[in-house]
Amino acid sequence: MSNTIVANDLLKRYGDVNAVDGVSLTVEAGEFFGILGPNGAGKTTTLEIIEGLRQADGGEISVLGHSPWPRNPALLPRIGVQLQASAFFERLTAREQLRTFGSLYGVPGRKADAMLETVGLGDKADTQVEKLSGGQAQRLSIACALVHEPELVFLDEPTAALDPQARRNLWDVLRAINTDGRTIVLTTHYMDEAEILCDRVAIMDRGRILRSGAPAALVRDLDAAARVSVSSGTLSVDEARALPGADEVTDDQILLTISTQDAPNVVRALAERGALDGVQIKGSTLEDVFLGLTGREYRA
Ligand SMILES: Nc1ncnc2c1ncn2[C@@H]1O[C@H](COP(=O)(O)OP(=O)(O)OP(=O)(O)O)[C@@H](O)[C@H]1O
Repeated sequence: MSNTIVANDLLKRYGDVNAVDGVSLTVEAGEFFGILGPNGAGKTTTLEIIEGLRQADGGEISVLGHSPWPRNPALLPRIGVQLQASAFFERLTAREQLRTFGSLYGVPGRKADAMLETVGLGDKADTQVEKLSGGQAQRLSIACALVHEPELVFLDEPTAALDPQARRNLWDVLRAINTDGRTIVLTTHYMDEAEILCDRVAIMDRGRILRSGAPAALVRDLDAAARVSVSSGTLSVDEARALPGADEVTDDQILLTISTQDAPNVVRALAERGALDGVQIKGSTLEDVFLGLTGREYRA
């Protein structure tokens, strides 16, 4: 596989803030790559540097074999950019909006209309952009980033502020675009989104990439505890602590939760005591990886 993006030691400072503080990453052709981190981590600034919208204070960056800065017209037809705040032409319908965007790249109208179908907005073609819901507007802005069929797509928090159903619908659209052979780079502060969509993620915090890799590999490397919960009152905290394989035990009056490196053993012991009421087993997630890396709970 060839590298679509290679970034080396990127730096960006705003006054006292090291917004991007030595970021290095590579993205391969066809990958779905996520930059994941809490608000203010530096995700947008990193993305803007890669897109060629912002000049880095230091470091090297190559996108599709070119330098994106100073603004590189050769790159523009090959990349699609969806920004956090999308601006539409006023009072155009969804179809007119997308056709207008497409025409900037010489895309025929019928191709633009087909893209409207791809993002699930076929039935909103004649609706003015001001009258679209948040999720529909988000999908239209993604369609605008895709209409010229770029090989590399950047999406900055594409599902922020969407309800759970709209997020899932958009995930389906993004997966289809990636399966189509396009490279996608997405920023998100949703751990579950990164875990579900991305081939690889870079976990970012305070301007730095703490770890990158496939979500499952990051979780596996953490070697973190699983959590086995039963309904509170099923057994006492002391009884739970005495179970083979139990590490820490907490009881919040709703659930009694046992952390363990050996969930099967704990569940077996609970079963032998007939104490499986309301049992739930949770493995570790990227949230645990973040906690392990920073010592802080993840707060999006
Ligand atoms: N134009 C700017 N001028 C000054 N400071 C900025 C500017 N843009 C970003 N920052 C600061 O740089 C840091 C990183 O911001 P950035 O927007 O890249 O983070 P982010 O991870 O994308 O956050 P969010 O998820 O909230 O969008 C923050 O502390 C932010 O306040």
